[in-house]
Amino acid sequence: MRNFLRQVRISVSVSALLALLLGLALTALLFVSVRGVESQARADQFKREATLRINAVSGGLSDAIEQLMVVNQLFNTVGVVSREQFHSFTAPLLARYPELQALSFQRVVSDAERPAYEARQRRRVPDFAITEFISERHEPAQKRPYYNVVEYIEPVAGNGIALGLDTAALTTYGDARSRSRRNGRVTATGLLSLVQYRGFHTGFLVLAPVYQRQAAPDSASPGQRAVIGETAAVFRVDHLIHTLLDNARLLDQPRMSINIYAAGAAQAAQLAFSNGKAPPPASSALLPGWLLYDHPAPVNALFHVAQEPWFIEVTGEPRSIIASHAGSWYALLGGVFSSLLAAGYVYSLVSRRSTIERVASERTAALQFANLRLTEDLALRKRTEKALRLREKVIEVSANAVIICNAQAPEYAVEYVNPAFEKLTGFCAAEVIGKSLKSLQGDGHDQQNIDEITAALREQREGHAVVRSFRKDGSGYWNDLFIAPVRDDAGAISHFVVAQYDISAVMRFEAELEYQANHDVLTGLANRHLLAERLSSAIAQAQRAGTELWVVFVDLDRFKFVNDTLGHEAGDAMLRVLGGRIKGAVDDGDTVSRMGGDEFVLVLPGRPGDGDGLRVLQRIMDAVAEPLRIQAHEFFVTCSMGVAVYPADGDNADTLTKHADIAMYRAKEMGRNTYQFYCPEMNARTLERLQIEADLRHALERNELVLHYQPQIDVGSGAIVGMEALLRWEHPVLGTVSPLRFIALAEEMGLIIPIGAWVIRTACLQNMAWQKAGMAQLRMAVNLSARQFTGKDLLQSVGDALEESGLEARFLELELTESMVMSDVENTITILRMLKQLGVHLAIDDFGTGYSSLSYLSRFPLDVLKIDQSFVRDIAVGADAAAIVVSIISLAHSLRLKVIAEGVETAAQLAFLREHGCDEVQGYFFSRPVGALEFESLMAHATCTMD
Ligand SMILES: Nc1nc2c(ncn2[C@@H]2O[C@H](COP(=O)(O)O[C@H]3[C@@H](O)[C@H](n4cnc5c(=O)[nH]c(N)nc54)O[C@@H]3COP(=O)(O)O)[C@@H](O)[C@H]2O)c(=O)[nH]1
Repeated sequence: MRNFLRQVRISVSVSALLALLLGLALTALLFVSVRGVESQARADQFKREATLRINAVSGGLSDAIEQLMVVNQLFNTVGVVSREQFHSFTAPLLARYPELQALSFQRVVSDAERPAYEARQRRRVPDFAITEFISERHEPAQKRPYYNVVEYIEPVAGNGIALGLDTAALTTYGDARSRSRRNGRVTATGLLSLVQYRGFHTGFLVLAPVYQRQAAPDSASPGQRAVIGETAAVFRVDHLIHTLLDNARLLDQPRMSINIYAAGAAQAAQLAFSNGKAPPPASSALLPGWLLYDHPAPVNALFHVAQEPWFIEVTGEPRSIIASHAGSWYALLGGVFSSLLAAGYVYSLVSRRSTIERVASERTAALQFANLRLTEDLALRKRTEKALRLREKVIEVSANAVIICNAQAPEYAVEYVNPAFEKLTGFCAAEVIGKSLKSLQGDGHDQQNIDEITAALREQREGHAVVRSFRKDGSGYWNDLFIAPVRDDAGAISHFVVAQYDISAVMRFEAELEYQANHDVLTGLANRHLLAERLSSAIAQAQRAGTELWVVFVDLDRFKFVNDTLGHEAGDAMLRVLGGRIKGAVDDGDTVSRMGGDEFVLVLPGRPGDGDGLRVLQRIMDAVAEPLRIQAHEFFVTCSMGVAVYPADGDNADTLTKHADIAMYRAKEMGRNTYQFYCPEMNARTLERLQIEADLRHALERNELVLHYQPQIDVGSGAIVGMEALLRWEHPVLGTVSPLRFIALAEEMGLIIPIGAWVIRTACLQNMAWQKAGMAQLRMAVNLSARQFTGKDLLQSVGDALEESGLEARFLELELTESMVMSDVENTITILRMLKQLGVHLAIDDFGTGYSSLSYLSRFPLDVLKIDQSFVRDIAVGADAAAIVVSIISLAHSLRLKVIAEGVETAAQLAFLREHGCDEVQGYFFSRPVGALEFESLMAHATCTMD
């Protein structure tokens, strides 16, 4: 609106301005036109006035010269004119033309006639003589052939000085005399200084020849006729012209200047008359002259005075246009005033129009606005309708069931159900519309949460509940039910909208999550979390009841073997089966949980005495010991159990579990497949284990690790051909600690990598030292642990050890277990090949205890198979073991592998092995593993008896 008003104001101002400019332009045009007319009128007037003056001057001069002609006519008619006659004739003429200075007769006198002539004239004029002016003085004329003597001159007063003057001597006559005589006409001289006024006044003479009468036939040309003299009229030129103009009253014009030249052009030297001031410069510093002054063009004219050209210039004085152009000024002022009036009128007119337009446009805008509002209202209504339709459609296509029922209690009759409801429940709309809302929930089912919905309906408010609902076919689903009142336009609750969400899947998922959070995924038994809950609850209950509570820690024996040999899948299968068996062995109300690995913790609450509890333990052992078939292999697994009793062995879950664990270890130490009840002494052993853990970290840096060496003997020659390096820990408190007690621990703690590297390096250095010392060149076997074998540093540490020691690689043999090489065959092949490229020997240790695929075995780049000492031990007592040993020897040889039997303790064992082609033997029968010095001594006295 503000813009609009501003535009209106601008258009009004522009219109008024245009009107003003147009008016001013017309005014200027009018002003210029009027001024042009005025200027022209003034120019015309000036021209007229100038012409008047020119005519007055030229006419006056002609009249004056006419007088000379009259006098001349006298002489030419009368012939001899006496002085008196001349006087009387010229007197009236001079009276009538006072502007005539003088009229004279000049006679031609020859020098011969001079004396007579002068004498004759003295008779009438006593001092008469022919004279001339010499140096401003009147002197007798010098002798010349002819003289032109002023004989008569009238009026004498003022002019008498000229009587007798020889005008022939005057140069000022110029050639006027000769021209006059030649053409016989009145001829004027140029301007000359009049002697009468001693040169103070300028004048001119007009000469007319006087001819000898009798000798002058009229037919003769003037030049041929005899001249006796001239009549002359003397004019004081300024006086003459002034008189002419004054008489005509033409000198009262002060703004006009008149310059008359006795020549054909404006020559300053011939200025005969001048009147009036010269015009001022018609310009100003700021404005051009034409704008300020009216400057009439000078009027010039050329006229003849007695045959001589005269020039007259009449110049008008520039007049200020303010003075000279009243009309144009009136026109200008009037025009400006009119323009202003017109502009004002236009302004008011346009303003009015603008106001009208503004009002009109405001009203139009208001109308448009109203129209817009109307359009918007319509659009809004359309949008609302569209939105309603959209919502209807949304409800129609909604994946969630929607019911609309009226708010009339107690029926709350259903008025609408959407297709999702039909799909969810199996009821079609026609089956439920008009029915009570309650009927949709069915009867006879557990509806404890429905009370919230019933209350919401009763109290006419929103409600929400998760209820169990039932389909038409009777199947149930979890229903997340929302109910909300719907108000009509008057604000009264007319309906309820019920939204149903089938959250069965969510409920299942939640149940699943809860299950997973509390159960072991592999076995389905309770996990640590649920165990903690159950145990705490059982302790609290036992505390309240004052009863005992058993916590049993179960660990499977030889599970690691199965897991390592058959792989994790087989291990998992075993755990699942055994977990189920344990679960089946306990009573309802007992808790069986899996802690991870092959460890299970049981909570047996309310056991009144040893009897019942011990029976449960036995049932568990029996169940676990049942033969187990996995991947076509039959296993016989046992378990070791530790029992902690509440409240005697602890009053909280952690203590009881820990003590049960300690007791389980004790059972293991007792030879496995048994159970042990916790007793406080067991803590000491556990503490020792913890101590070992702590000290092991520093064993290497404290140089507490040493290698013992056990010789390997060639069965054929009885010579020591190799040795096995076996690790020992010289513990400062515990003494020599067996690797059986700390290797597994070192694996768990990750210390096996640096410890293993140390073993390889030390073994290589020792072997090389011995070789350098001159001992026989022997093969040094070194045990690798599983973690060491798969570790990325193995090749490096082997290579470094060989390089550092300088030992040839063929004198180093690396022992791997079956389980190590079989767990990941392809990776094993890669590692073995790289080791083989170094040149070392590779042996499979403890062969026969695990599961080896022959096809894989043939792919491994091996050198040696070591028969496990358990088979060697039983050679003499069990046919199976002997058969196994024979098979292994045969197998190894078929694979072109050397066979070493370890754990040989008796001659019988040696004999058996020799009989069946075993290549090398190792065992207490020959030597226990011994320190380096002892081994040197052993070598020095080596005389092995093979019998
Ligand atoms: N990863 C590593 N493992 C090692 C290392 N040093 C040893 N070990 C392994 O520890 C296990 C126990 O070894 P150890 O207590 O040294 O027992 C060895 C021999 O002393 C023992 N042996 C030898 N001869 C006899 C015998 O006639 N009777 C009998 N009862 N025992 C005997 O056998 C063990 C040798 O076993 P093996 O390696 O299978 O040849 C053991 O598994 C070692 O491997 C090490 O540095 N790293």
